[in-house]
Amino acid sequence: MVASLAAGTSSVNGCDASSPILVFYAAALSSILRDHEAQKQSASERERDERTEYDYIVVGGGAAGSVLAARLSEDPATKVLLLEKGGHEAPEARVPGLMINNIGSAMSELYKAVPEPQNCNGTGCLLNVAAVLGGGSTINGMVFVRGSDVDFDTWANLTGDDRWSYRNVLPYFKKSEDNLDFAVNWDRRFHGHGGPQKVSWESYRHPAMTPLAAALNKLGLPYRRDVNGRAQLGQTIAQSTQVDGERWSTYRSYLEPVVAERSNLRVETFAIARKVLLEETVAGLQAVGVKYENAGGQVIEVRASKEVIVSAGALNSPQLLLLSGIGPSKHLKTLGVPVVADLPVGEGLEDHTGVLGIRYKCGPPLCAFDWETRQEDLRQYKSSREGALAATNMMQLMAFFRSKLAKPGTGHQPDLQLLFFGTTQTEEIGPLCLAGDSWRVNRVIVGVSLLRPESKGWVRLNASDPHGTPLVNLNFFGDDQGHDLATTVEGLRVAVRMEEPLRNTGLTLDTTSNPQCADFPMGSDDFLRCVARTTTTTAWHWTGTCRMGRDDDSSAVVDSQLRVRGVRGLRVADASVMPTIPSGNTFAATIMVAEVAADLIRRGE
Ligand SMILES: Cc1cc2nc3c(=O)[nH]c(=O)nc-3n(C[C@H](O)[C@H](O)[C@H](O)COP(=O)(O)OP(=O)(O)OC[C@H]3O[C@@H](n4cnc5c(N)ncnc54)[C@H](O)[C@@H]3O)c2cc1C
Repeated sequence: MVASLAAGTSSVNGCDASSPILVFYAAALSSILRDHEAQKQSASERERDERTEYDYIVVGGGAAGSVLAARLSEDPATKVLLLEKGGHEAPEARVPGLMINNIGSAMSELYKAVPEPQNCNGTGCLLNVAAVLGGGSTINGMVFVRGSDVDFDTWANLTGDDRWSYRNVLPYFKKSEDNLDFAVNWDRRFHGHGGPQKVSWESYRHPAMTPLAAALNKLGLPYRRDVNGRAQLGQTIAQSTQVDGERWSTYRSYLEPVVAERSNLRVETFAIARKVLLEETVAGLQAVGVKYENAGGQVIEVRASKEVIVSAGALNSPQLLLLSGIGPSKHLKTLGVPVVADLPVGEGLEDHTGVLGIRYKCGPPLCAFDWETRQEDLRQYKSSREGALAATNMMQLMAFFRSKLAKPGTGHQPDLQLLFFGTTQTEEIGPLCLAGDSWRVNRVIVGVSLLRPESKGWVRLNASDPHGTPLVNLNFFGDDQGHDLATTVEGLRVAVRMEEPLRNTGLTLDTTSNPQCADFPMGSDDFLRCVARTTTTTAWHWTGTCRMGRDDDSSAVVDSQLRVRGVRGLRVADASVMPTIPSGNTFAATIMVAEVAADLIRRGE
């Protein structure tokens, strides 16, 4: 949900990444993060070691791909190649308070979804797609929420494979985790300590979080310390994939510590996979390698003696399969791509429909955004990695609850999430261009994320440029019954109801903030529907485009062991295989999927 926020902010200000103030911050922070540059160089050395045949080729070094490359190369006898479209993270990506600046940076690509009248103000949602080692985990909001146990039991039902039940995926969540907060990690039934992925609470709490949390409490959403433990409903301060004020992407957590010392692992950056190489063998169709374009523009073919694993994310994994002739035959034929396997690749896209809903004004002392305060933030972060720059604003605060429309029989699975985003309305603070300095703000947006959407979209090749940005139809609020819009309106109603308990706290409802909806009485159903339709945003939680399922499930692309149906030696392992979207932010579940996949592959299953 954050990128549209950033886009909205900068359009108000006319500020861009070359703003002198942003350049100043970036330079100051880069100088204190020089150690990371040294590590980067040693990683690059590894990249010079070139072969043309490997046991495994992993396409995409994102959240899942970094985990897979690290786990598969643990065996020194196994040769692994990781191909990543982007490069290494920028040093400032590690600074939580600069998270918004990742969006629109060289670490991501901007896609525009197909415009639809019922969402995103009719203009097509903007999607920032990671293109960097660590993928989404390098640029995301770092919120670490696994989802509900009901989600994974549903996966087991849908796939007919109990390995995806909550009971059986929990050990993989724990295996991946290095949970550093004793108040949570003491409970070893739910948490791991010593795994690669660092997780802890941000050290800084934005002052506005205190009245917001009290208001949620008064509205019947009590505090829950650990939403990744026994139960999820309630408000929480979520843990984050950072420690001591620095982000830990999956690349940094899993791969960076080992890449220099493993001669059996090669990480090639700025390498764009164009096609999975397939051959007809006596045993059937077999993936034998990958054709890719390297940083110099050369087209290279590499062979995989065992498997090709596609981990290019839920928008690009389907693109690569489609380019390889694996997909719906009707779609491929219209593009003139020879069909090798007729599968519903790209269908069933799910995301948490986001709405950047109701705004509250936030003045001093809760929200200070003057130049001196910012300078002090910078000094503090440089000296101790603490203070406002050590936090993603107030994004750790959130609430999970069930609406009146929640599906019966789904127990304690939430269908709505409330989130809080700070933003800056700069006409109030003068000509100084402060956009993008997202850790100091004067507005709080109470946003809604629809956790159990009925509407599904799709990803397809763009006929005019199949290798370019794929076509993405999010289909937000596109379900026939209107369930998604009605549920979202329920969430927005809670955001409006917060006005009463927030009175006299320094947070006041900004009645001017949704001018497109000014024809409707503030807070009415018509007003809230209008807010939902005009401030819609992706939550960046794309899943389900290569979903797993039973052998007789015509919507499944991969089986429950993540093997592409009808093609030997080819798996998909990333967020795209999820058969339904988890009821929480999707990164933790993606790591779990990659851990399960690595085990399956290593056991030869
Ligand atoms: C802005 C943003 C904010 C988010 N905030 C949160 C959050 O706070 N908490 C949370 O839980 N989740 C969050 N998410 C979602 C989370 O990051 C994703 O669910 C997760 O990263 C998905 O992992 P993946 O491995 O499927 O894909 P990715 O992490 O996107 O990795 C795919 C990788 O494949 C590479 N690639 C693509 N095509 C090719 C190709 N042809 N050849 C080679 N490489 C290729 C890409 O460069 C990328 O590195 C956010 C995502 C974004 C983008």
